[in-house]
Amino acid sequence: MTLTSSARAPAQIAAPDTEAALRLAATVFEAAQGMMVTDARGRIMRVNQAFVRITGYSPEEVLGQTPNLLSSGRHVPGFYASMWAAIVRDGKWEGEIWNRRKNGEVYPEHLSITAVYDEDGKITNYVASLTDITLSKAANDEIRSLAFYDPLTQLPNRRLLLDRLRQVLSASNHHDRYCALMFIDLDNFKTLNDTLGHNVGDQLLLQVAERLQSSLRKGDTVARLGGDEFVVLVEGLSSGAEEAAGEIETLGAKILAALNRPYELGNHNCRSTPSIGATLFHNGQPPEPDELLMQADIAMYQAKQAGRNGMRFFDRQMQDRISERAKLENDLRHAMERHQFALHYQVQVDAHGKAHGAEALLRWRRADGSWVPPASFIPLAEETGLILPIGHWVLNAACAQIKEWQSVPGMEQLILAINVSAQQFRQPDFGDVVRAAVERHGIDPRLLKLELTEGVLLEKIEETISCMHALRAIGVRFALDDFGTGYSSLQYLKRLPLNQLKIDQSFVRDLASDSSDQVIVRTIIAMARSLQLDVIAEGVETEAQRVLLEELGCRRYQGYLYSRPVPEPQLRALITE
Ligand SMILES: Nc1nc2c(ncn2[C@@H]2O[C@H](COP(=O)(O)O[C@H]3[C@@H](O)[C@H](n4cnc5c(=O)[nH]c(N)nc54)O[C@@H]3COP(=O)(O)O)[C@@H](O)[C@H]2O)c(=O)[nH]1
Repeated sequence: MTLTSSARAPAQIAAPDTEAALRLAATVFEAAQGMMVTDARGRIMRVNQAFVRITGYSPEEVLGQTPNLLSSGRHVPGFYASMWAAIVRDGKWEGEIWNRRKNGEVYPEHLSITAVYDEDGKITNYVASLTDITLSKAANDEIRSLAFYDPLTQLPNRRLLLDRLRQVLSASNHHDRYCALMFIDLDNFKTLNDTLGHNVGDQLLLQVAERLQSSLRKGDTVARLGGDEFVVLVEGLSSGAEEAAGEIETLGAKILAALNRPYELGNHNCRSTPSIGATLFHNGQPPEPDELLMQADIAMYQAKQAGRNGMRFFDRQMQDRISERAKLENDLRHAMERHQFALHYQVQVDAHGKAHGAEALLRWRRADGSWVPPASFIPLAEETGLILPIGHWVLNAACAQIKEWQSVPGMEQLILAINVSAQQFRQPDFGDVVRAAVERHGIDPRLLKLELTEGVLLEKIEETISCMHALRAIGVRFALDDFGTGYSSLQYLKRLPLNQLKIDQSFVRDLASDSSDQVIVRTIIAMARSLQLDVIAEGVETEAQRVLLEELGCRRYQGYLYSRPVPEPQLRALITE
């Protein structure tokens, strides 16, 4: 702003020495900004048209007055004192200020005040230039609102929440007090949204936001991360972990009760429940905001797993388990292409101790050489769907092995059993996949036995039976694994084209000492007989168990008594030597 830029030199407006300079000053004075010149005592001497436009006052109304008549009353008491202190000290001040127009409207303006000095360095005037920033401020506010607030609920969004969390974490006061982050997710929100429409969904979110706000104290923050996810930041809890946890339990119960109340959403009366995860932390302490959010999220997930409509606290062991699982899953995804899977074989023998078959058991050797037990990765493979490609690999590797044994004397008739997970079996093309594998490897299907668990029978029983029949028709055998631990109904068992029942090892383990296990095993064997099925006992570790099993009528055995699962060369040596 040219008129006010050179504060210490006597300004041209105060002492123009030529007519041209006067014209120039007058032109510049009628600039787009409002201009106001006062004397050294602050009395207004001159204003321009822009000033009149902005403030609504005519020159006659303000000349001789002080700029106080523009005061909005919005600023704290020390504001004007420090502004004048800066002018006296530096000869100028610049900043944003709230002023009041003649019509009473308070508006924001950018103000620049410069002192004008005479040759002796005495202040003769003050020149102020003012710009109405109502519009740019509104635009700024709009941008700020979009950047930091959720447009639907007007609650702070993730960015603002993380910002506040960062402030809390770096705060040096109240070190001893706990804070908490609560992650709140609405159960079944998606269903409500999909069935009643997004408008109804939005109304629910608005009411949830209101109920959350009214459940909290004034200083607490409630934010919406998006969708049906809300986060509450609570500060100033007790300094003891247990007391703080108790306070959050109470708050959690209050939130649960508030959000469980019925909702009136237009014409609909609805119910909605939340799952809440909470994590406690001290301010002035790591971890990072993102990590805290993740902890609360993990705890919320646990609340969902535990049946929803409840609250769970985060604990570190849980996080370690989750991180370990994530690593395992990642490694498992690459295990096949890295050729880390292998089949080990456990022999199955008849009453004379002669090998009549083997079970192929999957083994995973990680890059560091460690073996991962199937009990650790098969459930994960099932959860992630990886069991499908893995199961496919097992089927093909087993068929290839059967083919290879056709040229090994003593092993040609060996029946090889593989485990088939329920998910794998339920694939609509499972029958075709097995048939294709058998054909590709050119093996006798009667040498392949598929071990199914009772879980396969829980769903789509008609499809299961027809798929089994189709495979039985070409000679493939079936065994029902872990028999006795599931819920097989005798009615279904009668309809399944099974070859064999496999007595679960849990009944074999204590057979000698547990009379109820003896009753169970006797019953399974009787049932198998009545269904004309073969029976094999797994987990046979001692001769005493074998003898008892024989007395109870079982003629086929598998277990450490004969061999542990071993790589193929060892099985070959066991059978052929
Ligand atoms: N879907 C698939 N599941 C598979 C596959 N390979 C294995 N599995 C399943 O993983 C579970 C654990 O298997 P594993 O650690 O290999 O344990 C087997 C035997 O080693 C063990 N066993 C055998 N004899 C004894 C014994 O005398 N004592 C004793 N304590 N354990 C013994 O039992 C497991 C055999 O289980 P089963 O299949 O029920 O016959 C297990 O559930 C496997 O099914 C795969 O390729 N696909």
